Amino acid sequence: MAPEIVKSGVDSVGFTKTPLSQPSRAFVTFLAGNGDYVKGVVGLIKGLRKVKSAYPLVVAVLPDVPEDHREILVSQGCIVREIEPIYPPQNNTQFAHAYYVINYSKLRIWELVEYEKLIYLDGDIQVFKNIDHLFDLPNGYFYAVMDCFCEASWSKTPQYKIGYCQQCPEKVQWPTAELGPLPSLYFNAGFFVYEPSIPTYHDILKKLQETPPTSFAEQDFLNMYFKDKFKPLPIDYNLVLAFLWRHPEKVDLNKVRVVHYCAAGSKPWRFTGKEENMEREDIKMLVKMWWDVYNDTSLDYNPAAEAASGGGGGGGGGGVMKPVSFREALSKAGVVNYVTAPSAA
Ligand SMILES: O=c1ccn([C@@H]2O[C@H](COP(=O)(O)OP(=O)(O)O)[C@@H](O)[C@H]2O)c(=O)[nH]1
Ligand SMILES: OC[C@H]1O[C@H](O[C@@H]2[C@@H](O)[C@H](O)[C@@H](O)[C@H](O)[C@@H]2O)[C@H](O)[C@@H](O)[C@H]1O
Ligand SMILES: [Mn+2]
Repeated sequence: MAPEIVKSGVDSVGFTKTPLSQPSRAFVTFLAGNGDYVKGVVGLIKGLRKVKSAYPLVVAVLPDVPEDHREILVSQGCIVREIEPIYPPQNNTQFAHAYYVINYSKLRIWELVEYEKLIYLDGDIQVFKNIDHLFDLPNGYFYAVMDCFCEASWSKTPQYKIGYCQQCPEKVQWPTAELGPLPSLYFNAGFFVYEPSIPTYHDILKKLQETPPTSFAEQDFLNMYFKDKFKPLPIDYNLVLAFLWRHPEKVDLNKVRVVHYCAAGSKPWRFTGKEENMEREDIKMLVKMWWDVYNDTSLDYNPAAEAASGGGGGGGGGGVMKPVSFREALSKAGVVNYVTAPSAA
């Protein structure tokens, strides 16, 4: 059965400034190493500011992130929090990319309980339309966007070997006799809406040590862990770039809110245009859009301006805003067929 996806046609969520205190909410990303991903995070905070998000950006940094990179992030209004690395149990797994082993450290974000609700975004993501309304989705679920299995990075997986992708399940019949039951819906772990919790955090750490690592590292683990709570969001909330050539019929770039630069060669800050598909006009346009935000000095953090405007605007915001709730916003937008996706059993 095709997954019922949480419908959203909201172009912008009405805001009314009220003196009421708001549940503490924030965006959070993850930064490791002394390389160039820090540029991704600077682009992200400036993008959130450009779409006038009302919530700050927390950056969970590993100890190997140098002081000068941390200072850049603070100067851009980020909240920098150091986390300790997390390593999976020892075994000779071949990850799809060797560096994926550091991505398990992302799991520390379940410890950020000073916030009631968080949206996690990879550092190679850009937000081009406001997504604050996602914070109003019903609690108790794990919201993310379904991934695609068609890229070569999946070549070690059974689904890739038989040409199966959950985005087009009718294309190849899943061979239950040979491979067992159809796999549960699978999300991309570069973007998700979640609620931090210490009991969940401790249970994640415990279960992680009992789970043999697999190709997609913490993404595979999170899919296993949240299998029964995962509710799919439209791909507008996390456009994995490979969809442009793997599932173009599912992409309407006018509606896309969040772009995930995860295709090989697509990281804007190191873009050469030489890798496969990087010569595409839509890719070059999306990379230019990322650079336009990154280079826009009017989007640099300006504490005085933020204080004068009552906060908001991402990164150091935290202004007192009462967003219209997601359901209200949907009905305001005339989206009547709002259905909650069935839990991905
Ligand atoms: O050297 C690195 C590699 C990864 N990351 C962080 O880990 C996330 C996941 O890695 P990546 O986005 O490269 O994976 P992909 O989505 O491309 O598979 C990145 O977005 C960054 O937030 C990082 O900070 N430094
Ligand atoms: O550590 C595993 C990573 O797995 C995911 O990336 C994949 C996935 O998107 C595949 O579908 C693509 O084919 C591939 O290129 C891309 O790297 C997450 O984006 C990332 O945050 C992280 O969890
Ligand atoms: Mn990514």
